[in-house]
Amino acid sequence: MKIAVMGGDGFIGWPTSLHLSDAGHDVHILDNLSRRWIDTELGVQSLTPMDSIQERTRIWHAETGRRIHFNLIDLAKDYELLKKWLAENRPDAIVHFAEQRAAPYSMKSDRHKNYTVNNNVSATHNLLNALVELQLDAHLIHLGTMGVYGYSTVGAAIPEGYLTVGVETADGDTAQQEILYPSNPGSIYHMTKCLDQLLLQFYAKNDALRITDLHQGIVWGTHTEQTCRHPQLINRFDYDGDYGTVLNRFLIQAAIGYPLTVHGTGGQTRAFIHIQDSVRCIELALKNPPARGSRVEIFNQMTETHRVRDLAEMISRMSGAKIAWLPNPRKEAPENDLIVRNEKFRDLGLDPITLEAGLLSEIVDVARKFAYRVDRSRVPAVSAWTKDIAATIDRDPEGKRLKSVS
Ligand SMILES: O=c1ccn([C@@H]2O[C@H](COP(=O)(O)OP(=O)(O)O[C@H]3O[C@H](CS(=O)(=O)O)[C@@H](O)[C@H](O)[C@H]3O)[C@@H](O)[C@H]2O)c(=O)[nH]1
Repeated sequence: MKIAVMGGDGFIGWPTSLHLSDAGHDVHILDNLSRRWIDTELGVQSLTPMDSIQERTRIWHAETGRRIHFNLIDLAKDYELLKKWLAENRPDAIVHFAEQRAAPYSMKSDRHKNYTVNNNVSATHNLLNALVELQLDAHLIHLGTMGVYGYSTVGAAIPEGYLTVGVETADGDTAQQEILYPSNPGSIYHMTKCLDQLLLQFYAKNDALRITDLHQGIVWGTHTEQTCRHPQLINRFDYDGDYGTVLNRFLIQAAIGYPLTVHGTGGQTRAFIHIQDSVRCIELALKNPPARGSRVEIFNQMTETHRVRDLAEMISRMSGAKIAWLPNPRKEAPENDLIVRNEKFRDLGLDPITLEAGLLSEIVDVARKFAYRVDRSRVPAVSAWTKDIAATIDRDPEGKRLKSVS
């Protein structure tokens, strides 16, 4: 297949591009390189030394003889350029990662909220709009998030996207109706993914676009089979307070002797998946497109659930790291349970990498190896969900006063 990977320079986009190229597909990356600009804005860098996209694709070609093509295109801002590229290349499938994906970054200030909404919603809509205009029947795979469901306390398992509800009819009977699971986002970023869901639903219904939406959990790990093939193919690894996700942050904190930054009581239960499984799921979704005219196909792309404090305690036991119980910069339920249905990928053959089996090698291979590149001052999460919460975040986990909080 000819596959366009929108956002193919990012944390999941890059290993996905390599995985698909390795599987024999003709891969084309479209990316505006915004993650690299945001690193510059925040004054941080990936834990792993990361080359330019052009250099990465050159090395991939040298190693494998396969080409990955790179196109500098901003999906949100360059609609005409995007349309022209799609018209000329007519891909069979499109994987859409081209969105601002960090919840703390999306909550930093009014400017960051605007940026995240404008970027994410426009990117998704521009893509859908162009597919219809060009009568392009490409299978669109969108990277969504488990966070669209929210963390309700009713204790029922979260289905894969849709919920069948009983509604009372005018004559007093009960009729069954299938609805998108009610959205309940916990950040501006997660809210944009809820808005995306509606865009996808409309275009599948109105224009019979073939769309798969992957509701992905928190990704951990960094290597995949292909990123290990050469030092310059290495994936990025974010540890900072905005882009670092919880488990990867704990791993690097343990490696540098920094207290593990648990927010609140650490009672938040979340869904997780290893990066290697994430790229495998994308390939499985590509092989199983929905039929034209059917509803958006939704998968829960996660393999295990864990409570944040359990993760911290496990890593503390393994590494001797201390745990810092911090005021939570986010507005979220302090404790929640989480049961998630994920049979669809399991039925398609996914055999997941478990935390228990994969964790130790991650600490040794990545966190310790590159610990010298960490700037400790970028570790604290200082982006607060409300102005009231911001006032409570005045010290870093080592007890030093923070300069400013926004
Ligand atoms: O140092 C930290 C960092 C986070 N947390 C807590 O860990 C949980 C998860 O935070 P996270 O930053 O790992 O994940 P999140 O903000 O939800 O976002 C990440 O995970 C999402 C999947 S999910 O969480 O919605 O399932 C993806 O969509 C996003 O792109 C990705 O950045 C939260 O309760 C947070 O308060 C800590 O206790 N300490």
